[in-house]
Amino acid sequence: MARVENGASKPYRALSNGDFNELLDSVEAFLFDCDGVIWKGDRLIDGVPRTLEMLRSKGKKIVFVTNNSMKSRKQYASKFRKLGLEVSEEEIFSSSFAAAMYLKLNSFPREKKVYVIGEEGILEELKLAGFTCFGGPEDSNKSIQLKSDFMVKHDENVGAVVVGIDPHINYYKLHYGTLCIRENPGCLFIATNCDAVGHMTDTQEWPGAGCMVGAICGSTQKEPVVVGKPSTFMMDFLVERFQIDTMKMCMVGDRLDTDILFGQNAGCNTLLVLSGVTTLPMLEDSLNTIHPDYYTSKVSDILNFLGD
Ligand SMILES: O=C(CO)[C@H](O)[C@H](O)COP(=O)(O)O
Repeated sequence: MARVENGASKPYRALSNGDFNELLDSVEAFLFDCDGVIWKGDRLIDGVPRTLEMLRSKGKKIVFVTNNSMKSRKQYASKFRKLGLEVSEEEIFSSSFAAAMYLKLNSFPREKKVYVIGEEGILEELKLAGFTCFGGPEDSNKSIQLKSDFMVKHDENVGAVVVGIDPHINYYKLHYGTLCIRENPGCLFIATNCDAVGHMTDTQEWPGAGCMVGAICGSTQKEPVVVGKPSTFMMDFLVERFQIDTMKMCMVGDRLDTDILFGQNAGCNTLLVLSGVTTLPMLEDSLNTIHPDYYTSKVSDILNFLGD
């Protein structure tokens, strides 16, 4: 397919045999997004195991970078195993892990607590990092009553509210998080990510963490610190862990404003796959300014370039 020029922004093109072989020569690590790239919910996308195997056989480092905060790194490793892929915790960088690392790097006081709007993955990472946290699934059945003798008392020791995707979001959680941010002096507001939608199952796209984060922005009139893609916060861990120059990395993702931007912000090569939330018309839309270096329909397309 011909090279496409789009306004003043970067040119991009459909990945060709030559492009892929150039990438193979210059890239030491392939960074894969998960939802919409590796899997959709609990279903692997066609050809993923063979593709990863091929890249490993060529000596490439494989890393997974996901904005989905529902699981911890340990829980993701077990999901990979269940799907027949041998992946270690060290190869997984999730936004749940990033939230815990953000607090750790910023010396969040151990005597303070963290309130979580999100799933178990965030709580597990926070506990692993030594923080006291609560909320999440345990607040999923709580409700409020809008009447004069009812009020929710919040813990004044909460020094951070972490918001991630929460399929069991409710008014109680929104109220509690809002109280902490508005009334506890200096309370941090951390978002695992702000994705609009995602392939959390193979049936359809679902509202992403951006929906929960947006609700708290609305009630607090504050903007969060975002630790997931496109912020390069996780990249610093990756670089330190693997000691690979970002120019020798290729970020493979299905979302322009998270995956591709993350790769570009860090100086990586970027490959957009159309197996997730971005369609070709969306990529080619004249209003879209985020362009990957290359695009292809799904990760296993690269097997064709090896005559596999
Ligand atoms: O909002 C989301 C979950 O919080 C996402 O849209 C999504 O699931 C992110 O996952 P990935 O980075 O693996 O595509």
